[in-house]
Amino acid sequence: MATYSRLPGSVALITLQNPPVNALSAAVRQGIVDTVQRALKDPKVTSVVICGQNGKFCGGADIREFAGPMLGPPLVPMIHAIEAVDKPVAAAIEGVALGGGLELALGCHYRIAHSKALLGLPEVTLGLLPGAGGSQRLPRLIGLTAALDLITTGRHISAAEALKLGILDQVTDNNVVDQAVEFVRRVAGQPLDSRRLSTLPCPPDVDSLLDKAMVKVRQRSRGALAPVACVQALMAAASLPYTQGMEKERELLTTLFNSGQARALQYAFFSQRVVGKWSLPSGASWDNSAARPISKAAVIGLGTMGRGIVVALALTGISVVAVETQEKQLAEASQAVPAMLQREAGRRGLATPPGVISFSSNLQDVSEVELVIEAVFEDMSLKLQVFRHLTSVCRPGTLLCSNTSGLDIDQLAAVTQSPGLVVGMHFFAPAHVMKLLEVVYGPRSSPEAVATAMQLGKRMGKVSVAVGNCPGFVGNRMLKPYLEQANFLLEEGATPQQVDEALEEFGFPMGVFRMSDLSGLDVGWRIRKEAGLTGPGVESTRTRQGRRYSPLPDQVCEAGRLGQKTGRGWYQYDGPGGRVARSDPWVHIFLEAYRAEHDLVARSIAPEEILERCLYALINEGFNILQDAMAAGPEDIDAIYVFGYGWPRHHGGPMFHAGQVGLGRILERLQHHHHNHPDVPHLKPSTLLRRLVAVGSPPVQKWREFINKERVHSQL
Ligand SMILES: CCCCCCC[C@H](O)CC(=O)SCCNC(=O)CCNC(=O)[C@H](O)C(C)(C)COP(=O)([O-])OP(=O)([O-])OC[C@H]1O[C@@H](n2cnc3c(N)ncnc32)[C@H](O)[C@@H]1OP(=O)([O-])[O-]
Ligand SMILES: NC(=O)c1ccc[n+]([C@@H]2O[C@H](COP(=O)([O-])OP(=O)(O)OC[C@H]3O[C@@H](n4cnc5c(N)ncnc54)[C@H](O)[C@@H]3O)[C@@H](O)[C@H]2O)c1
Repeated sequence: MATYSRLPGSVALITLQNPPVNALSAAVRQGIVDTVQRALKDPKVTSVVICGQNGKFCGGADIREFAGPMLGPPLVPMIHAIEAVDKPVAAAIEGVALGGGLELALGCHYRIAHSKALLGLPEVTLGLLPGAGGSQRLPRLIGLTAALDLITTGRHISAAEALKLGILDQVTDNNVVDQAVEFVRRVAGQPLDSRRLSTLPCPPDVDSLLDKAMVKVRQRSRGALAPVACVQALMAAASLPYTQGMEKERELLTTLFNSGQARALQYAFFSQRVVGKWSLPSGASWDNSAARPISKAAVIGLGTMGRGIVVALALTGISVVAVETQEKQLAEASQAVPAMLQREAGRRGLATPPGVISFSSNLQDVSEVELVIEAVFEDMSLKLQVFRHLTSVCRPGTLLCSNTSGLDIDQLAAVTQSPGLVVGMHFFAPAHVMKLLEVVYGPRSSPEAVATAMQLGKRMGKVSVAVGNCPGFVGNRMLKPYLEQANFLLEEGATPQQVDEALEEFGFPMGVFRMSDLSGLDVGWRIRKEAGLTGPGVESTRTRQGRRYSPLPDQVCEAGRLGQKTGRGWYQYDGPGGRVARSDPWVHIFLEAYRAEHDLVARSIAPEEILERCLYALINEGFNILQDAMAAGPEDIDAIYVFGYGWPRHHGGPMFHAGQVGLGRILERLQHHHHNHPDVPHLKPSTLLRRLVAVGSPPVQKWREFINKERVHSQL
């Protein structure tokens, strides 16, 4: 709703009230319509200020309402009515003015903001465009170039930047409502025509800026519809009168609304928030477990991961003891880490990085910290040695965390004095940039340890997801069948390019082989060697532990091709460290020789089969993970894949995608592929998937409840 009050003198104050972000629900829109009418009719009122309750102007349209029929007064005529008022109307912006919130402010004649406010049109991130006149009013106010940037990226900008761009009329450090009231009193009686943005001309697109932008956006968006529609809306603003521009805006918005992509992106928005409300099978959860404050931490091992973790902690204001035993690595890290920190702090607009880092080669130096993150090589015996050492050096009560990619957290906990204080904190490379953090709880991890790691992740700006302790946890466990299928497809006749192109066409920033070359092929090779999978073995080369196995990636590594770092892998590069992947005749000859050696007849494989085999195998493992209670719900898996594995956000995440494709279809295709490849257990449909199909394929939002019920009745 919205409340109305008349301040002493002649200013009407309209306050939006819909906690927590004053989203423009039907009740708020009705409240605005009614109160604006009241201000218009009140002869004693000469000007109006619109503000939001509890220090937040408005977070935009109420996204929850998008799922059902739109009720209440529509936004567009409501904003037009405000713009048409013949008394000055100012938006007093505190906290946020996002999406429809900023569009409401653009309909006001003046905009005054607090210096800490954030403004933006983030609709594109929800699969939409600013559909309440934002795509038509903003370019009229700040020009096409700046509007294009804000609308196609959806980025939030500071009040200072908004003032510079001309979106705001005034920025204040004081009470913004008081300032706005003073402002409108001052301008009362002045002509308003030039303040009505819809009546101003839009600058024409003289340099074909928008055509160029369209080409770029199409390349960058990898199948996402909204960025393209945003540019089309701006093209309409630049070339059509306002009314026709608005018609185009509505037409484009309707198309987007009806697309699966908007539903996927809105689901992704809510899943990001759902995972923050974590719960463990033990009943411990975000609202009944207290986190400890952390101000001093240590990182052990300053390789690729350790360096990024130190930077991420220091950016949060935590003092970090950074320990590395190799002299050369320590010397390199003590040069590289401060430079990384400075760069990242600059990128985030911080003059000086808040945290203090001290470097050491001595594990004894971590004795005073409250939390340790171990990031030494992925080697269980080494990690056990480090954990034994840590438990004897650290104060009782210190949280001991491991950045392992998939080793058993419980085994590490077992060698410490307080197993309850051991959790996994699985970062993703580069650790100071990537948004995902898997917080791995073992059977003995205490709720306090989980809560502390989850909160620390949040402080570092990560999307933290609590996951159970199983080999590979959630993300890497699902990656295994995906990679496996990609290798099998090569054996059967596909090329790395064909597999990568199919996945990139789907929306991944990089296909599986380009990604493997980037990460380094030796990472997986080392893990497979440790698991005893490589080499001659007792079974045939293409069978391990009774299942189909592809030695192709091992043989590529044996040929000294470790990916970008050696300039050769599944592709060739200009040299070691090269970035541009080019098809390599060596790989094609190698694949032909391999197929000949194993009597495999290459067949032509359609992109649809590539997608089904890779994605459905990954999705099937997701169902197994839910069945094993290693993830609390599908949202957790989807957030992991969107934020850590480049799953295209406009497909929501693997589990959401399964729902969109249709669970019956996924089941039928898995059965088909498993029938053709009975020696590939990952293609065998999971019991949970079968159960969901049997009960009529409920929507993804209902799975959590279904799984819990099935568990109670021991069906899973
Ligand atoms: C025919 C139709 C015509 C339509 C016309 C189109 C209009 C327009 O162009 C479209 C839009 O405005 S699209 C909208 C464009 N706007 C945006 O994209 C802004 C989206 N919001 C944000 O980016 C962040 O929430 C803030 C930065 C506002 C606050 O961040 P923070 O302080 O870290 O807090 P937090 O944890 O993030 O959120 C707290 C709680 O609020 C909830 N909630 C939040 N916004 C909501 C909304 N709009 N709605 C509903 N709920 C919303 C959130 O789910 C959470 O709920 P929970 O139950 O407690 O979990
Ligand atoms: N590289 C990735 O993409 C990635 C992603 C997520 C998790 N991880 C995990 O993070 C951990 C580290 O991986 P990385 O890629 O940073 O490895 P890395 O080889 O780059 O670095 C490991 C560092 O640990 C140091 N080290 C070894 N023993 C030590 C000890 N006893 N005390 C202090 N330092 C010691 C090494 O000298 C080396 O500098 C592994 O468990 C790995 O599985 C890696």
